[in-house]
Amino acid sequence: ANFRRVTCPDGVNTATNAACCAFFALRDDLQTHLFDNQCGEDAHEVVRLSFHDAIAFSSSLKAQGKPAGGGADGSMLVFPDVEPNFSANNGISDSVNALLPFLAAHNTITAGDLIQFAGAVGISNCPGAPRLQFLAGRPNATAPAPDGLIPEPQDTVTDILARFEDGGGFSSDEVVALLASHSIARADHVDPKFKAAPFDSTPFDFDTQIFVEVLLRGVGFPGTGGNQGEAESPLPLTNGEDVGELRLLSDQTIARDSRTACTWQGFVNQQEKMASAFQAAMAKLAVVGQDVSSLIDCSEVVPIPVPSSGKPATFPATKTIADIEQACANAPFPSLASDPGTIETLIPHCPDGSEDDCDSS
Ligand code: HEM
Ligand SMILES: [Ca+2]
Ligand SMILES: [Mn+2]
Repeated sequence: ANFRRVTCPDGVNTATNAACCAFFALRDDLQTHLFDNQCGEDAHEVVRLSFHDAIAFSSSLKAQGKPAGGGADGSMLVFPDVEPNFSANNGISDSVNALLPFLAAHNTITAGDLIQFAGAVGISNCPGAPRLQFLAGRPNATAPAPDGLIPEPQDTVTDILARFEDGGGFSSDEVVALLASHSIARADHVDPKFKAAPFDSTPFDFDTQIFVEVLLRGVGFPGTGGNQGEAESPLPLTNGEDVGELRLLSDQTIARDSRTACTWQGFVNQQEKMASAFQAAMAKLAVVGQDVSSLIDCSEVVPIPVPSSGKPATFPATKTIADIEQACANAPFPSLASDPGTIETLIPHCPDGSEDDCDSS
């Protein structure tokens, strides 16, 4: 092994491989000019983009010699007028348009590398997130992916698990681990009347609240019912920009299905277990469709994530174990405290806890 580090052309950074050098400037540019060093809207949307670019690959279509998508190949950025217009990608053009100037400014970096690297940098701003692996060297996409490869919240659990298996050989446990991403997520398009409807009460923390709150009995919608792919949530209270919790139908069904319920419950209040399972599944997702043997490990350029607050998982104010819809047949729901208060708490719209007009969609 060669342990010598190369000095990068920037004269400041050193790297294990010269191929990693270009990512230092990209990292700093993204942190300063896109993410603002925060786990805010732009970080969330780029993490979603890293999923939608990567999962758009089908081993079964490939075996039939049909267009199969290239996985984590940057096709979203190379063909920005194709995949982003598929209905399952509704809203993804925000992150595509946010990243295109970085692709132009850092033109030695490929589109596929940019998307996966930006996801890893963005999520590092979320307290409690793991440091994601980043491998560099994805060739540029040569064709857009076909439509129909992105899972949708109205899909059955059987169809969702099959799509992940066909997309990247993901197990049902890995699918549940990947859904930890919904701990830092808000929907802009599920209820057309709301922007940034959060999936858990802590959308700026990568914590296990999503695994608690999706198991609480739904009591209402932040807006009105009847939206495709939405289920009733336990915390629908909305006040202006502070939109109530929105539950995806797929999160609800996966949390309760016998194939996935115990893995789901097993992440409740298990921050380290959840973060390391997510880290491992994301390493797999980031190279779907790619030849891993030709990629170079540049994980050292990914920032060390902001540490978790250390706050244990809780039942939100007004909720207790009595509100849990127990679905795992072989283990009791963990014992958690309830947050104090006799009224339902609003979920803040901005990472700093304010209701001010931070970038919201
Ligand atoms: C069962 C599979 C999944 C389904 C059906 C699903 C569906 C959705 C939907 C409908 C939204 C809301 C989009 C909007 O209206 O703005 C969303 C948001 C999001 N998803 Fe997923 N998702 C799945 C898996 C994943 C995975 C595997 C990841 C990443 C590893 C991910 C990351 C995100 C993020 C970060 C957001 C929030 C984006 C934002 O705040 O703007 N999702 N997802
Ligand atoms: Ca959260
Ligand atoms: Mn959004």
